[in-house]
Amino acid sequence: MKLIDYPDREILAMGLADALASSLKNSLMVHDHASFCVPGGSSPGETFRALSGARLDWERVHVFLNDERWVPEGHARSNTSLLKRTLLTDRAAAATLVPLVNEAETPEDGIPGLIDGFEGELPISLLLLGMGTDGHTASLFPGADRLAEAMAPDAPLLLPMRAEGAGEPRITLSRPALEGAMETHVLIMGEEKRAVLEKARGADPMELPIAAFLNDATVHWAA
Ligand SMILES: O=C1O[C@H](COP(=O)(O)O)[C@@H](O)[C@H](O)[C@H]1O
Repeated sequence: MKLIDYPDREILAMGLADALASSLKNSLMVHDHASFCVPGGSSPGETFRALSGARLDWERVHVFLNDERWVPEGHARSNTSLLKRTLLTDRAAAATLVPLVNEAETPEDGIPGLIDGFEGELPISLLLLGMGTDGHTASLFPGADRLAEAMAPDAPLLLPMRAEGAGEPRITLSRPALEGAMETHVLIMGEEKRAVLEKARGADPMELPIAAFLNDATVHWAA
């Protein structure tokens, strides 16, 4: 794991956006398109805004979320809405969004209608993960109902997930789908998450799921 400490959150957002833009450009030099898998939640907004103005061939970038809360688009907790507001604007409006939610009642009912959209998207070219203070990443929550299934080497690409700390039902990419990414970055902010990160190094991913992704990752942190 490589850890980059930034003096503040604004500089982190700019530095991480630069790193992501360079990685996408490199990927587009050798591939027809780049699959860019991103987190939702409260942390990535500023980075997304900084990245949305990057000069790169966004028409060849396919963007999808690590996970989604099963709420309608426009809901205050919708990761898709966050993405549309903050990343898929400016130059990045030309990117293609691969949906991770639809109008089905539950994630179980919705997955069959979403899975085809992911054809040709693996391996992920560039993965950005977030992390909660409980060590969850994507919607791989400690204690979640289908965590063992999602962490297994033969896990399907997409799974429904329910957990006490998750609020609403979720849909998430599985560990093998995320772990196969060509390049992985993790965005965390605040002292509490820094302490969780230290605890997660070498920890059991069933206890702290972020641990599964740290070995080859670059972690970007600011207080
Ligand atoms: O619920 C979620 O949480 C994590 C972490 O979010 P944050 O608000 O603590 O930054 C996020 O990575 C994930 O995509 C999201 O659905």
